[in-house]
Amino acid sequence: MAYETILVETRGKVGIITLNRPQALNALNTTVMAEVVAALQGYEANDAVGAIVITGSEKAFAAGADIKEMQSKTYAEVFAGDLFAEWDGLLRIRKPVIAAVAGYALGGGCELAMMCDFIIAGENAKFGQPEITLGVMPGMGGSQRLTRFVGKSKAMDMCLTGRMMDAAEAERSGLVSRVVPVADLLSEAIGAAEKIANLSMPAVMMNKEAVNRAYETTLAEGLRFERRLFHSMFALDDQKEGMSAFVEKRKANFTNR
Ligand SMILES: CC(C)(O)CC(=O)SCCNC(=O)CCNC(=O)[C@H](O)C(C)(C)COP(=O)(O)OP(=O)(O)OC[C@H]1O[C@@H](n2cnc3c(N)ncnc32)[C@H](O)[C@@H]1OP(=O)(O)O
Repeated sequence: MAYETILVETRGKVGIITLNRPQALNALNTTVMAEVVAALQGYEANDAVGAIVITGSEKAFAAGADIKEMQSKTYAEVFAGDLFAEWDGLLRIRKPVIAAVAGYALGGGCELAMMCDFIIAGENAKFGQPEITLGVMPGMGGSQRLTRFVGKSKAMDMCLTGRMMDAAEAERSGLVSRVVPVADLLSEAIGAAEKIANLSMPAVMMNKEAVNRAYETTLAEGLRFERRLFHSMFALDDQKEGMSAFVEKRKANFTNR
């Protein structure tokens, strides 16, 4: 499939989606949204791919939703068209998705990164929800996800002042899982994705589902869900293989069954 605003390549078992609108700092317009979701769905359906990386350029992961595209829209249009609902397609991807963020991840860019399963940041990354400076507020999940990641105080600070958080603060605050030199960002993210892609895919998906459930339910329900998923893993060949490989001091050969 030919894409206009993203580059898509597969390295081994890793799918890589690169946002590619350099002239607009990868601002997320309708085409980007449709293409990223379509590329993710393609990887989801491709048994040869076990994990996906979404990245941008050294200057910008994405500087937000496309302000020029949104500027003249009416309330009736954004409401009837359910503006940004298409991004929910990302949340239905069951394979792990890693955001590799260098440069600006602002507004929708920060929100897109937070929709991924985890974020690896380059040392120059800058995260922010500056929508308040445009007279609006986050609309792709920022007020909810950022608050869960960094807590109320920092989320309020960022949403109300529009200030940016650098990579070191983002790591301290729990927004990103690791910070690496910009030159190593993509290889670090691909390395993490490769590691995951070589594990048992059903076990990977169940781990992802269980961690995500922690954001949607009570502790008691989440613990019950985890226990039941854990029990169900004993129906997998991969559980037998993983544990046998440990006992026999050899590398596991998972078959995703
Ligand atoms: C999804 C929601 C609902 O949550 C809403 C949003 O995401 S709203 C958008 C939030 N993001 C922002 O407000 C950031 C806007 N951009 C900037 O503040 C600056 O561009 C910058 C600080 C990221 C970088 O500044 P600088 O290096 O000086 O580059 P610029 O000359 O400003 O930008 C280069 C080029 O890109 C265009 N651009 C940048 N961001 C966007 C955007 N979000 N939408 C559309 N276009 C964007 C900018 O206009 C420049 O293009 P030209 O005008 O020169 O053609």
